Amino acid sequence: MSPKTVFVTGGAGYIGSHCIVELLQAGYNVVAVDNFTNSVCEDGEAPSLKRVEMITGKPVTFYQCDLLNKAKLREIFLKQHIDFVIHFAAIKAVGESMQFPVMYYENNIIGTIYLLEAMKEAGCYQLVYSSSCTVYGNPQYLPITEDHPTGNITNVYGRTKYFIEEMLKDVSAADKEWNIISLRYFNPVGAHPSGHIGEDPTKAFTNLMPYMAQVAIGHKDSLTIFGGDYATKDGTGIRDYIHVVDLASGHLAALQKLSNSVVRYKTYNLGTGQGYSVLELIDNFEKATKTKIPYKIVERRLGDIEQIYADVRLAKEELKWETKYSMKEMCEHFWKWKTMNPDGYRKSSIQTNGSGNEPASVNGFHCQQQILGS
Ligand SMILES: O=c1ccn([C@@H]2O[C@H](COP(=O)(O)OP(=O)(O)O[C@H]3O[C@H](CO)[C@H](O)[C@H](O)[C@H]3O)[C@@H](O)[C@H]2O)c(=O)[nH]1
Repeated sequence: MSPKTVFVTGGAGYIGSHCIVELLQAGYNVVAVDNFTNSVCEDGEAPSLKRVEMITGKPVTFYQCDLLNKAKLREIFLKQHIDFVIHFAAIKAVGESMQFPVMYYENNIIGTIYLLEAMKEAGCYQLVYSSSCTVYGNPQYLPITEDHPTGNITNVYGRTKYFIEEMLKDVSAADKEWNIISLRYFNPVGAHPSGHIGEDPTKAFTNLMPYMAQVAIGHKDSLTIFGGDYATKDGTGIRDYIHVVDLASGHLAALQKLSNSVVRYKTYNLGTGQGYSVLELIDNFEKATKTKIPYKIVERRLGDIEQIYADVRLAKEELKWETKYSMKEMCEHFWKWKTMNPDGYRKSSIQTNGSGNEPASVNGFHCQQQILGS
């Protein structure tokens, strides 16, 4: 059987690039698009994807394309034979979404609509959507199951995820050709164990682990903990942190499920099922990386929930998927990426780690950046 082709939106980003490694290693062909809104672009190419090619020894077909560019998207679908789509592309900063709601609704929702149209036109109906536990709002019970009520959300970014889930449900109800899985991510952290790819947003670092690593490496003086008075074991917020490679493997499990069965529309939590407080994360990070993270506790951050962690039984049972990386590995791998690449993907930042497994040939690899119409 010839290998299946997966179209990955937001492929140059943090989760997208890790997912592409897993896809290539599992034998899929990958066609990726990204508009570089929140990922590094060098000379029109994606350094993250060059590293993906280096890790896997396999090529990625890449287009710089915004999902709002309906004509280009359509052209790609007509040119490539796509079997599955994994849709990561979205803007995701909670604070920014409150300031620029129209930009968030346009980018996330209209972009998804154009994607669905291009898919339908090309006769591709198999979709894995990158959703978030944010759709649950403030949990009514824990651990949270997929049938927990959704929609009671306090920020615009979260509402875009929720509205898209609702839209996908409607689309699949209206036309039985569609086979769609929404994966609700908890808090992705860590990096590829090789240290060659990791998180390198072009927008400000606001998530906990990247910020902590900035402090550990000396780019920031101290960490600010938002709230020490929550009704949790130590007063700080609790989240379900999941290794990004485990998250990526969840997408392969979802593709498998789509290939083997008529799903129509289904949602799954992707987390570990275990909650860690901010102080526990700091403690684990310090131990795993032998660093010190000075911190100060301030007021709660507007819009933050107290605690959330997943019930992951459904994904285990139906997707046959389990996490395999520990909290220690999440911290170690993130730190390896950070110390090997203190300035992320920028060329000047490439460091060696003395392991003999350095990304020395990174700049020798070229994603097949596709120019349409040529
Ligand atoms: O500098 C920081 C950053 C975070 N935190 C705390 O660390 C925890 C995790 O915060 P993150 O910003 O890393 O992640 P969130 O849980 O706020 O947000 C994540 O989960 C959300 C769903 O709950 C959305 O999906 C969002 O996009 C995703 O980043 C929270 O208790 C937060 O208050 C700090 O104390 N200091």
